[in-house]
Amino acid sequence: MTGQKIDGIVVSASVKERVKSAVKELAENGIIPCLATVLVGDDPASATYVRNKQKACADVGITTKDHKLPSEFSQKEMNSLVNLLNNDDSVHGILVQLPLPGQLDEFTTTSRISPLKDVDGLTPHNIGLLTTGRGILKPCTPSGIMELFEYYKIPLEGKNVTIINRSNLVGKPLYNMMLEKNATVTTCHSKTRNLKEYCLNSDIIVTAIGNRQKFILTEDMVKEGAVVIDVGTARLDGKLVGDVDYENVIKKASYVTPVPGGVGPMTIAMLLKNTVTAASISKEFVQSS
Ligand SMILES: Nc1nc(=O)c2c([nH]1)NC[C@@H]1CN(c3ccc(C(=O)N[C@@H](CCC(=O)O)C(=O)O)cc3)C=[N+]21
Repeated sequence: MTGQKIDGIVVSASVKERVKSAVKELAENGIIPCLATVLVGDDPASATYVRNKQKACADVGITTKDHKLPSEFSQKEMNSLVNLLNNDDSVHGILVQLPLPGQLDEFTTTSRISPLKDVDGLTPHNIGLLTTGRGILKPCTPSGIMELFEYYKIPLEGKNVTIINRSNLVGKPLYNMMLEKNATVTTCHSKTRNLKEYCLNSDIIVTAIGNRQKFILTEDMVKEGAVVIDVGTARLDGKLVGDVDYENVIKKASYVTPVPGGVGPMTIAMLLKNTVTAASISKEFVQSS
């Protein structure tokens, strides 16, 4: 029996529909949700991601303010820009595209963002809320993964989950979200011994490496009937590929996300959702409603 594709395009479309109606409701209260995007430098991949995010905003009626900065933008200048956006009542969400060039520290930068405008869920405040099960603005990629589990009605309670990633943007927040759903979660990384054993013991595997030279999740690492979520993105001969040997793994798994068309579109959909949430908890909204 072959497994089922988890379709991130279908699920992200349904999230976007919900966001669209929420935007309409906000408009009735005089609020047009606005996302400020901050892009430093001229990496073409980052520029494309930001453009895709802006386009998705336009699709659902969220406005964007585009901030493109030169690659030598200083930390001091960045701090002033974040302050400015924090104090601008017409801006509801702030997205600083990562990675940042070397002279800019990611934590210094993201931790300055007002927790109420932190649509990536990266500030200490929002990380703290998430780890105590009270998260409101949560990182987009893990939220998107949780949305896929909900849509396909895949239960998490009591399941063994292996997450191959320990980043602040993906692995750590996903660990907390899945723990909240009563899964037994293991985080694996480059120093983990016997990764294959963890994978074979798992009902659910989430992989986010993005380097095919270093790692490919092959079917011999997957238990019969397991659910496999592929967050990896890499270019192979100009083509976008994930971490998973999809064609072979799907023969053994119950569900697999493809790349492209899996987690990627969900990440963008959840950014839209977070921006609407941020607009709903903004000072102007609280005052006008
Ligand atoms: N502050 C910040 N927040 C982020 O959420 C963030 C970031 N920085 N830096 C980079 C990563 C990467 N990321 C993706 C978003 C969408 C797709 C996506 O839509 N992918 C499409 C394909 C796109 C293509 O063809 O290139 C898909 O998988 O179907 C991928 C990757 C968000 N990130």
